[in-house]
Amino acid sequence: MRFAFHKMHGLGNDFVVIDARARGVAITAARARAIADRRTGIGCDQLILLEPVEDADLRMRIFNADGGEVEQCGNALRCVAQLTGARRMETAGGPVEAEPTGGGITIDLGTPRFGWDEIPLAYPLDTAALPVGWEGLEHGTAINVGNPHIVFFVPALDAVELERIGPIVEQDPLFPERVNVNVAQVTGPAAVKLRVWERGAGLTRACGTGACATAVAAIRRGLARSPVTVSLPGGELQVDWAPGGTIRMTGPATHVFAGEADLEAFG
Ligand SMILES: N[C@@H](CCC[C@H](N)C(=O)O)C(=O)O
Repeated sequence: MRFAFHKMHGLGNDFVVIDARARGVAITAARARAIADRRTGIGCDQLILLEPVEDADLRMRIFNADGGEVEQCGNALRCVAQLTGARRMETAGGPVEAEPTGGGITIDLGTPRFGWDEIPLAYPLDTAALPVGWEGLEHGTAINVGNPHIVFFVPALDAVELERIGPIVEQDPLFPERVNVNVAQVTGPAAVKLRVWERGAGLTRACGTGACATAVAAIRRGLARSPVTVSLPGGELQVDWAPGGTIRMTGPATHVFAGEADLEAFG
């Protein structure tokens, strides 16, 4: 069976988007991994599968490059909203609203959930901040914005060996479902620099949900005021949030090319 796809990216966080609303495309973990492979597949950080749903314009399913299906992806939401014109999307992480704005596409991710109860843990922790650390990454903030994140604020972001420490935190037995690891430096009253080791994808040029979790953590801890400009290796995102409210993230969405491929080529 042949399937059509779109290659898109949000600040270099890249996606293969398959619109399966009219005709189903069977994606397994093994197939997602094969399609995402940058040498033998099409290549992407996440495979995005669009399916029909009753109460929204579409359902967006997200597969990390390692094949794991996860709940939320901020950059892909902007790409899909731009590609399809969808304004209300359903994900495993909850419903999302989207609208085109001056800065690209704005998505509303709903309200963040704070604390270690909101992240799948191997054993319960009842403290506000994580009582353990990993090689200088300490006092992490746990935030769920549809998917699970840990945010560490550090004085010098470039000094952190995220490629080495990221997988250690992501795969710590404390996190049975693993976790996205955000390391951030506050660079101004409303500015944060961020690098993300993504669960199931590794270092990416940008992570939309990571930017949201980090901005919210910074605002909540009084380290920055809203709207926060989050600078990632791939560019900037704006995140707007006030305590008790929903998170609004604005940034670009880029269509690179469209193509077709044989599903059987991927297992
Ligand atoms: N790139 C994404 C997040 C993708 C999912 C994440 N790796 C997870 O496992 O939760 C974004 O832009 O938010």
